[in-house]
Amino acid sequence: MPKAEIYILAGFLGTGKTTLLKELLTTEHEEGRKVAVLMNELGEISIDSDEIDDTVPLKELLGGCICCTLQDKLESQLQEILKLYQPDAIYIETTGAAHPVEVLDAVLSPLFADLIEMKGIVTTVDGTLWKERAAMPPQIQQLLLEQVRFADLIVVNKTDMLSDFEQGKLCMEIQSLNAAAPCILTSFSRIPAKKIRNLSVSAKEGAEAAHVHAGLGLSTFVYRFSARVSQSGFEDFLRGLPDGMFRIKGYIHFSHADYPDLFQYSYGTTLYMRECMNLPLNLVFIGHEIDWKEILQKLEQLEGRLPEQD
Ligand SMILES: Nc1nc2c(ncn2[C@@H]2O[C@H](COP(=O)(O)OP(=O)(O)OP(=O)(O)O)[C@@H](O)[C@H]2O)c(=O)[nH]1
Repeated sequence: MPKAEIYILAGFLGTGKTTLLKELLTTEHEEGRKVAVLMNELGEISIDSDEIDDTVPLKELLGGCICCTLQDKLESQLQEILKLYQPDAIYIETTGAAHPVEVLDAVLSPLFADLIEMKGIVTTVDGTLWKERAAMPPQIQQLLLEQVRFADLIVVNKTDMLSDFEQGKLCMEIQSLNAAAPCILTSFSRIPAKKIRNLSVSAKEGAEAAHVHAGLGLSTFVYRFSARVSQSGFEDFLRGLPDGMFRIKGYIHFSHADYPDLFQYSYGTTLYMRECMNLPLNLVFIGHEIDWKEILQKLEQLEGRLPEQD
């Protein structure tokens, strides 16, 4: 079964995410692809959902942010979308307050990580707001920077309200923060569809692709264990992790245990919780500038598929 492509639409409040989503859905319809939308809103009522065509399967996550309070709900809704509609693509519109790393983390559930292909984070930037950002509280300024820094594609929007000089300056500032992501200057979120289709943050074909992309911002990798492994060997593996590894989560079956453990790793802290049934042994990784080929090799060694290196 082909994997469902996942696109995350990030960007601060009012920057043009819904406008972009509508543009993208129009193109998807013209191309006859099956798509679904997951809309996250901080408030209890979604205004943006009303703007989406009734024919598009849409799930709402209201009253919080998927990167903090609504993680479990997100998981069940994504699973339902995958099961009911088997879409070619799922667009997730985040709240303006969402942090890109946390959103990736929330979306990549080890339960269905092998059914989806994470295509990337598209961040919309409001050119007029960006110009004035120094007047905003420091936490908001930081969030705006991180949304740009970890994007795979940056849509600098509302250029109709900026002079040519301001557009040039803005573009240079954005590129100095994230030189790897293409930056498109536009108004009303109009972007060529192929720009978004070409995205890829997932490691494909045994981590080769991600290896090539190392250095292009955040990337993700899913490893599926086919055997039990030694816990001490796994802990050795953790001790050798590179600095840019932000997050690992998933199920791992240790040689001494009856059932797998749910394993969580977050910025160096680890947690194990024994499960009481068998679960897919997927381990999901999220990192920055990681050589996934090396990680793959180490995990294969751990499983005893390859001889240990001295
Ligand atoms: N002038 C101008 N207005 C724009 C442009 N793009 C979007 N808008 C308007 O800006 C407002 C916010 O756009 P949305 O697409 O709803 O932004 P959003 O990021 O989804 O907003 P939230 O869901 O509140 O975070 C709407 O009134 C849009 O019509 C643009 O390029 N130029």
